Amino acid sequence: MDSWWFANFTTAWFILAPLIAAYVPRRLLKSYFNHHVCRHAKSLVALVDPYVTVDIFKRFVDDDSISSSDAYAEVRAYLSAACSREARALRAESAMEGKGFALSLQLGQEVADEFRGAVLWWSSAESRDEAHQWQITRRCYRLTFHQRHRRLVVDEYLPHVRNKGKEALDRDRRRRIYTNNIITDYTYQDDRVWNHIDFKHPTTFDTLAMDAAKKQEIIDDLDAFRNNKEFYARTGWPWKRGYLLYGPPGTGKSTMIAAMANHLGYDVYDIELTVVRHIHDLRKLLVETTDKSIIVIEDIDCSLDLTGERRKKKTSSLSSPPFVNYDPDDDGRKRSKVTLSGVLNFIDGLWSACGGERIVVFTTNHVDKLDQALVRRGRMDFHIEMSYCRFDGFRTLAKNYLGIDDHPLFESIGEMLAEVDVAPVDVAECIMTSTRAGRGVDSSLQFLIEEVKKIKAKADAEAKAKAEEDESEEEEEDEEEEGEKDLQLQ
Ligand SMILES: Nc1ncnc2c1ncn2[C@@H]1O[C@H](COP(=O)(O)OP(=O)(O)OP(=O)(O)O)[C@@H](O)[C@H]1O
Ligand SMILES: [Mg+2]
Repeated sequence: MDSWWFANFTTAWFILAPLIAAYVPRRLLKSYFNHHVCRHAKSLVALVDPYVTVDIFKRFVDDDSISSSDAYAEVRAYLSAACSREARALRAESAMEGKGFALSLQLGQEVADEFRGAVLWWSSAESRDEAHQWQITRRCYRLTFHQRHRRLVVDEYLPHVRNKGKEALDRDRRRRIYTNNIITDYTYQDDRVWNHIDFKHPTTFDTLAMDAAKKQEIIDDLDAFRNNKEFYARTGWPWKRGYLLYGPPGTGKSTMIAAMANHLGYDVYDIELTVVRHIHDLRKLLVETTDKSIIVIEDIDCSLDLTGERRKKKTSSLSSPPFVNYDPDDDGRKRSKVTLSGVLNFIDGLWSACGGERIVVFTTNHVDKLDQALVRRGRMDFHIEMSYCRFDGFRTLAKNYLGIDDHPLFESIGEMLAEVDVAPVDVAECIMTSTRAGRGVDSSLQFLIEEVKKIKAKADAEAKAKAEEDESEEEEEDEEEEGEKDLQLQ
């Protein structure tokens, strides 16, 4: 009986198998195979090797760059402490001033970490990056863990690593000032769009000469911005704030930016608009900025109108020395196509919401020339007038340069400065000139009084000349009008 069944079954199978092969679509067979057979094979492999790996690749371009999404840098910062305890071959890079070295793993080295009772291993490796367009081999940090910790790692451990890494980066980072590179048609996807040097500007709000109440208002505003992360998250506003600094030359606009950066501990991105040729280049620049940064466009009125005089003059006291100034017309290349609407998008469009904690600062000497659309509240939230040196400002400068808080001559200098428009840079120059010449405090202040008198005399003479000119113009106009009337009467 058994053999009868066996014979029938084998015969049926021989008849059915070619029919199945012929009529059941290959795709269906393949998916059946993948689904059932491979799954069981994978379970078998998992029994033999139950460990899972995750590779976190290094950014392609710039070893040091810390972009807002640089997971590699965050992992490196996170592992720095563990490295110093365990690994045997380390790499040391200079950390923040006075903080020794930041340690990282040499290639092939491994350290263990523990999280909620689970042990995980980090190693420095090289691997093929399948996601990259050329699938190149890149350095990465490889995390290895038992598959039973998969959920713990994905849901809790990796976010924990990134948060701790971010905190460590913020704590240890050297602050930088960036200026934009020229982006040309030959700039490749991974070329750096920013150049940087360490930011070591000595100015603080204590050394900034301006009206004391106004200064305090600005400090409070900055603090409120920094401490109100929840407010911005709750209301859905991008966590950014715009400041417009305006005033005559030498009144401390660039100096104010340095004081802001030092107060908040932010990086500075100084955008030279005259070398930005297209609006998409501006977007690229913004995408490459980090959180906790001040994005600066100086002399905005002249930057948009590329024929402005100050384009030639532009040597920002914050960033000029290390970078070559590029004049788009020098070599006959195309002019910038950056428009007002482009800059407006840049400030408050989609792109400005691509990160958090950014301050945008525009400076100008001619606030009246600016388009109202550019400076309306919401774009430029806080308008700050940097004006001529009055008594408060003078006292700060006297403290900075002469180390004095009070002096019998202060009163008369205060009265003079209330009447004469002298830029802080001129007051600072006067005091520095006399201290360099070895004069004492008394004679330095006396020298300043003489200089202010000269400035006043010059200003008076100019005002008088202008009044006379206006008067004679009026007289000419009157005479012309009378002449025309006479002609009409004849
Ligand atoms: N308010 C100020 N407090 C302290 N120092 C100042 C102040 N204003 C000017 N100075 C001094 O004068 C120098 C030039 O000032 P700064 O470059 O900040 O002026 P600015 O307003 O940016 O001028 P510009 O409109 O020409 O760019 C500074 O390096 C600083 O030493
Ligand atoms: Mg300036």
